[in-house]
Amino acid sequence: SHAWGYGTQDGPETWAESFPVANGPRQSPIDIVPTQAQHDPSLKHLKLKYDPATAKGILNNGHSFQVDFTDDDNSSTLAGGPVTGIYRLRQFHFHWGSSDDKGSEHTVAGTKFPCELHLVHWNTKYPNFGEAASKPDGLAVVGVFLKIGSANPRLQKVLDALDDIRSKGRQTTFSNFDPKTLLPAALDFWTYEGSLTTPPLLESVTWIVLKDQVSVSPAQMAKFRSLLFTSEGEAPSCMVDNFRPPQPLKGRKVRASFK
Ligand SMILES: NS(=O)(=O)c1ccc(C(=O)NCc2cc(F)ccc2F)cc1
Ligand SMILES: [Zn+2]
Repeated sequence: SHAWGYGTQDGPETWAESFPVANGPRQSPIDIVPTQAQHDPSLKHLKLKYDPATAKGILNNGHSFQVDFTDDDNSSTLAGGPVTGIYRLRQFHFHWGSSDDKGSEHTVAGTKFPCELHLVHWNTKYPNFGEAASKPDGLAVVGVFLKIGSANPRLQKVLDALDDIRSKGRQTTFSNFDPKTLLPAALDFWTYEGSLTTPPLLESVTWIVLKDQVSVSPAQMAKFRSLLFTSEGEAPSCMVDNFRPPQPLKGRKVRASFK
């Protein structure tokens, strides 16, 4: 079975055994080097339209936790930026560290952030997420860095729900939430062609990584770290360090939407 994780026996260094695309030409995450990113004036501004009513539930999937959205119509979408057409929001989730000096997947000139938010969208030219996930232009993920600072009130509703989904497989309803509230004021971004950062590591993601960060407090980070990778009844293992390290650029260009 494709049991993968973030430990020594099943972590990122082992994934290529079951998922050879792990050594492919457009793997994610990457280290973003701002001085080497090319400003592309043809990039449009990001158009994010999220309807809070599409928020459905929150789930501990054993690798992270995700907030799922109903994606059977164009109520919550991404357009503009580097993409053509309309992409539907499916879920958002996070990656974080066991301490504040690591946790993000993308890095900026080698700098790691304690946490990174991913908002996952799929191209509506395909019939559903699963189909889109196997196409080179199938997915668009917006990445947002969180940095240690004052408590972020916009995170609180999400963090308060974590008590109900402590173990792998636990889920609960999560309604009336606008993920736009989690984003920084400015939507300046870097963009490049990449992949899912977890198995199956499919090379179908247009990455849109925001330049500006949002804050998270140490106490709020402790809430993330209170989750478990393990199911109820198993020996508990704290859900921390659920990030893949940066992968080789292999000649890819990173473009910037800003000067
Ligand atoms: N960290 S990330 O933003 O890059 C990321 C986003 C989504 C997924 C995902 O949906 N996995 C399950 C999954 C993948 C498929 F390719 C098809 C179905 C499916 F459920 C994995 C990683
Ligand atoms: Zn992710």
